[in-house]
Amino acid sequence: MSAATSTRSATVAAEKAAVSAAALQGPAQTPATQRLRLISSKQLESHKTASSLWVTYKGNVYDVTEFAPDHPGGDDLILEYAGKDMEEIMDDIDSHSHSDSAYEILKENLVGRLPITQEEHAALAEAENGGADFTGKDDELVITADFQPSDTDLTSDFEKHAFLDLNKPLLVQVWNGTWGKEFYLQQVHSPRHLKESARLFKSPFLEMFTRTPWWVVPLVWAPISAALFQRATSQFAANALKRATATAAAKAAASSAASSAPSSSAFASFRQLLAGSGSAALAAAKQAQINQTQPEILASVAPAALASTLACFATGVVIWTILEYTMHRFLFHVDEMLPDRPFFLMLHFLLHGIHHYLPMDRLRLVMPPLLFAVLEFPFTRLAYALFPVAIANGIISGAFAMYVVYDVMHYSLHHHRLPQYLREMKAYHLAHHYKNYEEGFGVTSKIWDWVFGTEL
Ligand code: HEM
Repeated sequence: MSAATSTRSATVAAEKAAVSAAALQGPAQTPATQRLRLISSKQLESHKTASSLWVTYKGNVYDVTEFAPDHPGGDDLILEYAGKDMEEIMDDIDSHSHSDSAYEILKENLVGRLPITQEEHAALAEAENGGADFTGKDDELVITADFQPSDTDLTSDFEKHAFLDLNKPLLVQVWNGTWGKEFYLQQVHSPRHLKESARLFKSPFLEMFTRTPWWVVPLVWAPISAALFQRATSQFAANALKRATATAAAKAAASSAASSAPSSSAFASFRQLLAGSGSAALAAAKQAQINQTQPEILASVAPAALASTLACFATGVVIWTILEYTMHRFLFHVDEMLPDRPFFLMLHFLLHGIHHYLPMDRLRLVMPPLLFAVLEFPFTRLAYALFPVAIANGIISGAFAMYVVYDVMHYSLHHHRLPQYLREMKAYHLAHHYKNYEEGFGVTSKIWDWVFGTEL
């Protein structure tokens, strides 16, 4: 190859590299509009091994863990740059003139960007130290029942944290978010406060389903609980009535048998033959005796049925308190086991994340009926599978009634001035939001936090 040809091909290669590299945007000059997860140098440091390998290029951070073993030049070349900037070597045509597909691979593995402005550096440092804005975890914070958070400045919040723009529908932003789980959890547990309810969807129709005023909960679930209570009571009464009627019938049969005591079976057959309708008369006599005792039976089964239903109802109330704790701790705060995928982050956000992100949003404080219907379904099925229907109905009635108490109380803890016990629970619950979201899961009481060692 002549010198001229090699110079020309080197120039062409250099231009190609420049074009390919240009396809990869470095950090934008307006960081707030480029919604990329901010990554600190400390975070970068923790991804420098073959099992978690991050590199940077033009200020962006790429996770090349999966690609490295397939690198045509060998994984050792990439490992050398673990946690470091590769701009020089990637674009160095003397080392290797990387094709467009090399830059494409980088693009597919983008995880975030390094901070540029002083504010971004400061925000990251604050986040790492659990600083002032990040009140979701702040041991120093003193929470009283009069705690009143101040409103968030929407524009500067977005500029500073590059998380969600509260001026725009939130759900699509969570879905498109390029930040990872760690950053999402940190941000979502840092409460923001708006005057109005935040918007989840652009479509007013969809938006309607995401807003639930507190009174919807008693309106929907209290009648269902009452109907189940009534049904359990009548089922208990019907069962008791059946048993008592059977006993009365047995007694009636025994007494009529004694009065007509046949001396021999041949004699009985002869009497019945003479009477013609002997068996019908016997049945009528039996029924008359049962009817005579019916009001007595009813009077005795009604209080017993009520007592049985009340016992099941009380069991349901206790079961709800356990469910309240376990669902809050292990489902709503499934944080550690949550897969680091947009779909799961979005589910987390819908289920409970939004409540921690905007804890005072009045229309996102109680569960929409549809959500509760989905959550309760497996538990009520289980109750019907395990217990006779009357017992199951009584238990479910108690659990639903306590759920209504829980959700209305939850709303009040956030928004009302309350009497003594509730004031204490208010400070306790707000501490779960603003002090340590990994403890204090009980809302109606601290009992299960105390039992399982998560008391705040
Ligand atoms: C994570 C960043 C990297 C990516 C995504 C990447 C990607 C690729 C790809 C796709 C190829 C195949 C040929 C091509 O398409 O250009 C390649 C080849 C090569 N790369 Fe990289 N590369 C990276 C980092 C590096 C580094 C840091 C070096 C260090 C010098 C390097 C050196 C080479 C060499 C020498 C070849 C040619 C191998 C051969 O054909 O025998 N690469 N790279």
